[in-house]
Amino acid sequence: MADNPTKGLADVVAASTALSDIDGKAGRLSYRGYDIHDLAGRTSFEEIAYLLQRGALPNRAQLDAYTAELAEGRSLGPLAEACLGAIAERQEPMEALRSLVSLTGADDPDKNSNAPEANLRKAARLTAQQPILVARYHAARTGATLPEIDPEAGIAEAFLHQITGRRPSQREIEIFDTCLVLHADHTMNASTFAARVCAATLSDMHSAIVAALGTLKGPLHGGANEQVMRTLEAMDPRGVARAVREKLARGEKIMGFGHRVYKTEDPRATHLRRMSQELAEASGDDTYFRMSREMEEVVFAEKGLYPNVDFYAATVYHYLGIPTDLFTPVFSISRMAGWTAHVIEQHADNRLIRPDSEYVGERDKKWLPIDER
Ligand SMILES: CC(=O)SCCNC(=O)CCNC(=O)[C@H](O)C(C)(C)COP(=O)(O)OP(=O)(O)OC[C@H]1O[C@@H](n2cnc3c(N)ncnc32)[C@H](O)[C@@H]1OP(=O)(O)O
Ligand SMILES: O=C([O-])CC(=O)C(=O)O
Repeated sequence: MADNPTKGLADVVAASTALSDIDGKAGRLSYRGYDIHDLAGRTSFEEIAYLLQRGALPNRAQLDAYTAELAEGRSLGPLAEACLGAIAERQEPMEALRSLVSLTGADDPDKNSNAPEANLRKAARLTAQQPILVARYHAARTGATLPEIDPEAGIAEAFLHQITGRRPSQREIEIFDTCLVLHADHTMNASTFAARVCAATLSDMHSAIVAALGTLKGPLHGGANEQVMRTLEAMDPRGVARAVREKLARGEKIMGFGHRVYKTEDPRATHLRRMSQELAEASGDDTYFRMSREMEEVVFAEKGLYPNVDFYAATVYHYLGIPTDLFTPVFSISRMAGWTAHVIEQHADNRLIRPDSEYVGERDKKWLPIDER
């Protein structure tokens, strides 16, 4: 039977959005009309979260007020606090985040409201809490004591400090902040779509984010960044080309390559490649960067595929000292800005999302009583 031409909803317009736009042929991405190349390295993640959730880039006073709101919104609430230790013992990072975000919802002061003002406050709290959840989870499973957050530190600096236990350099903070900016929103990607489907039933923001987290986890989506690092770690640095060709010959996918929308280089990968190279050179051991370059050349020569956002993000996070199994959680810290903005947008102009399906099963079967089957 021929595949349904819309299998995987390829090219189907499932929502209208003013948040981000992609030109897949030209390799362009913009957030609310700003080209990603103009934003990356120039705007902080907090400014981008504000832009997505509140509609415009903030001026200084607006950013100060938003930053204060984020600082106030960091506390997790008694239920998440009570369960954190047990969750860290029993659940993998993305599963733990799914549980913990659900639990923070129980103590959210706006939990019973989808009103626009309540959604804005919840969006800020979820954005502030996500890096704390990742850091607290990591500390709980390793037994580490988290350093106090410097009140002047932004999300990028505070997170790197808490995860690595050392004060990051100014350049490391800038690079990680740029990573957060680059991952913040991406039109109707699978996790954002999941969030919007949930929100469109008029369910609440925390439920939509739990749906998004479960969807980001998979290796065909956000989970690919962890798999890229695992692939690099498992390869002999002198046998990269052969290993890639063997994988392809076995019909395996190479994680971090290919994209549903980009038919050319993902503009985010351009920045991430550059930052990976810079960190690799500064580290004194650029093996993983050189291996990545070789993988890129072989995959392009064999399949004509370009790296996606997850490919060079992996080595950037590695060189920044982030544990490999926290790469996808780091993606969620950034994408929280986009997911919450999409929930706000969905609730503001809602219609239930309910596509059709093509029935391919049997018809007109005769029912038999159980003992005759
Ligand atoms: C943040 C993000 O979500 S970015 C994406 C992260 N995911 C990955 O990196 C996982 C690897 N990549 C992939 O699996 C895919 O490229 C996806 C999921 C990103 C896009 O999927 P789709 O648009 O459905 O493309 P699909 O999987 O149908 O691939 C089309 C063809 O290219 C091949 N292909 C696509 N990606 C890859 C890859 N990474 N390695 C090898 N072959 C690939 C497929 O095997 C298929 O070949 P065929 O037509 O001979 O069967
Ligand atoms: O858009 C997609 O399908 C996947 C992606 O790159 C993202 O979510 O950032």
